Amino acid sequence: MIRVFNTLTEKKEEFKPLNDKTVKMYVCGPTVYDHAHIGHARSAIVFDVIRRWFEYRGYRVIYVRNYTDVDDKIIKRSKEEGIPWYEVAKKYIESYEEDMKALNIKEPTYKPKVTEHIEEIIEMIKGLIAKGYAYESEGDVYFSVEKFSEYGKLSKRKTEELIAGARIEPGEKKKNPLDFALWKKSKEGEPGWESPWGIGRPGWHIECSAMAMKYLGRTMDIHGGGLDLIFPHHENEIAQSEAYTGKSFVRYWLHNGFVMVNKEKMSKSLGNFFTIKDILKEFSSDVLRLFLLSTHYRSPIDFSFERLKDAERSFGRLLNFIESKEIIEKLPTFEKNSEIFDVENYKLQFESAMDDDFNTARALGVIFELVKEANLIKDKAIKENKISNKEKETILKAIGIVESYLKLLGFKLEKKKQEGIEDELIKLLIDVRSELRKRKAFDLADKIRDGLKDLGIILEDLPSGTIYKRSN
Ligand SMILES: Nc1ncnc2c1ncn2[C@@H]1O[C@H](COP(=O)(O)OP(=O)(O)OP(=O)(O)O)[C@@H](O)[C@H]1O
Ligand SMILES: [Zn+2]
Repeated sequence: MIRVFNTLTEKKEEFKPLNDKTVKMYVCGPTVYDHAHIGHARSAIVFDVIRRWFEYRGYRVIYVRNYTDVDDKIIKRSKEEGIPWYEVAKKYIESYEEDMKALNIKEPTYKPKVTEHIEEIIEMIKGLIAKGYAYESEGDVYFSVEKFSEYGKLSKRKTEELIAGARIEPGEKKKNPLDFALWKKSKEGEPGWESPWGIGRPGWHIECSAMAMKYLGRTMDIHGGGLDLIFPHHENEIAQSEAYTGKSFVRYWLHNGFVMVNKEKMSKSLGNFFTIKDILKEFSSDVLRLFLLSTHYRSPIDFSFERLKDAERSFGRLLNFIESKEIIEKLPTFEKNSEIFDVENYKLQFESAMDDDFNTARALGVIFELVKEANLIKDKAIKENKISNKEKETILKAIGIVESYLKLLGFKLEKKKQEGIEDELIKLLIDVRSELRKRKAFDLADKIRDGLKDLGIILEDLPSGTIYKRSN
C-alpha cells in the first residue's frame, strides 16, 4: 500500500487510483525563458522517482509534463535577446530536454506545449463564460472567483482575507480584484491567436487545466509541482476545472519543497541560482540525484557545494561497494555456518520507506546501512583472503539489491569516465610489478603499488592474480 501526503487534505492517505492499476499524473513543467536551475532539477527528479515507484509497484503511469511556451517572461526575454518569442521558447525547450536527458529523467508519456493547445483552451473558456463563471472585458476574459464557492480549499486561504490584500493592477479590466485572467488581449507585437474575444493569448492557469484534462480526462489521480504553485496557480486550476466539469479535478495534490540558498528559494528572479548545466560540469548526475533525494521531497534543501561534495563521497562508497563484486567472486571460499545479517530485512525497510510518501531519505539511509554492514564482512574477507560460502552469498545478494534499488531510483551507476589507454597502462604496471616480486625486487614492486595508490588506484593481491579498483 502506497501512502501519499495530499496537500488538499493535509494528510497522508492511502493511494487508490481512479482506475485499477493506472496512475494518471500531471506535473507543471517549466516556463521556457532561461536554462533550468537546481530547483527545477529537484521538481523533475522528485516526480520522476514517484513515477518510477508507482511503476515498480505494478501501475501503468500516464505522465504528462507541459511546456509553458508563451508567457510574459518569454516575451520580455525575446526583447532582451533580440530574437522572436517562439525562438526563445524553442531554444530553452531544447536546453531543458538536454538537461532532462543528462539527469536520467524518464520520458513523460505526453509533453504538451501551450501553443499547440490554443483550441482546447478557447473551448474551455467559452464553456466557462456560458456557465456564468467567466466574463469578457475589453478583449480580456476573467474567471469570477466569487462564483466558485470552494475557492481557497487547496491553499487554505479565505476569500475575505484575500480580498483585503488584493488590488487591480493598472491595465487590468476585471470587476473584482481576485478574478484572474483566462485570456489576455495581445498588445502590438505580442504573440496572439484569433478567438471569439479578438486576438489574444491564454492566461497561465487555464493552460494547465486544458492540457491536463485533454490527456488525462476530467479527473486525474495526481497533480504535482513545487510548493510555490499551490497559490495561486493550482488553486485557480481547481476553480476553473471544477467549475467547467462539475467534477472533482484532482484526487491527490503533491508538492515538492524548495531548493534554498542562504534561506531563500533558489530562483531566477533572485539571481541566486546555479543551472543544471553548471553543476553537471563538476558533478555527475548521480551525485546531484543523491544530493536531492537525501532529503524528503516535501522538506526544503539547503544548497551548497560542500553538501554536494559530501554527496559525491557518499556516492563513491556506493559505487565501490557495487564494484567489489568482482573481488568477492574471486575470493577462495570455505564452509561455515556463521550468523549473518538478514538482507531481506533491508529490502522490507527500503520498500516500506518508499511506500510511505516516497521517503527517499529513509530509503537511501537503509541502503547506506546495508552497505556498512556488508562492508564489515567484505573487508575482513579481503584481508584474510577467504570468505565463507554463506558470507559470499549474502554479500553478493546485498550488492545486487543495492544496485537494483539505486537503478530503480533513477541512478545511472556509470563508472567514472576512464581515459583511453589508462586501464591498459595500469594492467601493464601490474604485470611488471608481479614480475618484480618474482625476482624479489620488493622495493620496486612496492613503489608501483604506492604510486598507484596515490593516484587513487588500489591493488588487491588475490591468489588468482592482482586486481585493482578505484578509491573514489
Ligand atoms: N527553488 C526551487 N526549488 C524547488 N522547486 C522549484 C524551485 N524553483 C522552481 N521550482 C519548480 O520547478 C517547476 C518549474 O517552474 P517554473 O518554470 O514555473 O519556474 P519559475 O517560477 O520560472 O522559476 P523561478 O522560480 O526560478 O523564477 C515548478 O514546479 C516550480 O515549483
Ligand atoms: Zn501548471
